[in-house]
Amino acid sequence: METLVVDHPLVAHKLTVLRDANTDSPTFRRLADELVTLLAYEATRQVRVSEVTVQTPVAPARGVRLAHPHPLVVPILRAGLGMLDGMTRLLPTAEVGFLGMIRNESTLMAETYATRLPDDLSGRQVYVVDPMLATGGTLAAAIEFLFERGADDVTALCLLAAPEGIAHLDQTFAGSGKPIRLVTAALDERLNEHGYIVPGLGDAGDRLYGVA
Ligand SMILES: O=P(O)(O)OC[C@H]1O[C@H](OP(=O)(O)OP(=O)(O)O)[C@H](O)[C@@H]1O
Ligand SMILES: O=c1cc[nH]c(=O)[nH]1
Ligand SMILES: [Mg+2]
Repeated sequence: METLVVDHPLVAHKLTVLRDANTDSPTFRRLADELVTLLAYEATRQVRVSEVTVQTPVAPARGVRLAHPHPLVVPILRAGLGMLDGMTRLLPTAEVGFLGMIRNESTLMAETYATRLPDDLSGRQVYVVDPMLATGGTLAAAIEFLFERGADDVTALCLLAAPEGIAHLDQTFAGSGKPIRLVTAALDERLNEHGYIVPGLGDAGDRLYGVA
């Protein structure tokens, strides 16, 4: 898997405030939104475009527009919803599909409780958004779902990633022959005994939306 850790002082600054346990939910939501916009700028470098010519007030100008079919953005509920607006601000014509997944905190296995995706994803570029890549179980299950529907090009945007999660995705999709990219604001040290990212930022869903 191609992994890009976005190295930029503004990303590092916003992430530091996001990590701080004293940061309240409204500030956390705003920072997650701002961060995803910065990550999306990098994550969409390979978005497909087609050439067009427009008429300026002066002369014809050659340029590009997003190619059809337009990209699909898939937030993984619940925490991924905190990254959706930032993505669609950059990709306003993207379609949006939804995956509802929750990690069982005893087994650390991902369970799927909702799916709302187009039936046929062949030829689509898909951007999956979820703030946390911990064991990788959730993202691996999400990508398998997208591949089953025909997706052949998947980019995941995560605010934080753990080495264990990246290794899990590498193992799971080693022979798939399909491109998978990960764009993240930081690669943290490790997981703790509860499967939480260290130093991490705690439970992203709870910090965005409260304890459910
Ligand atoms: O890599 P993993 O070990 O699978 O863990 C990561 C998952 O855990 C969090 O979601 P959570 O299950 O807490 O659901 P929530 O978004 O509803 O809070 C996070 O947003 C990821 O989806
Ligand atoms: O550190 C972690 C791990 C999984 N899910 C979270 O929200 N945080
Ligand atoms: Mg959670």
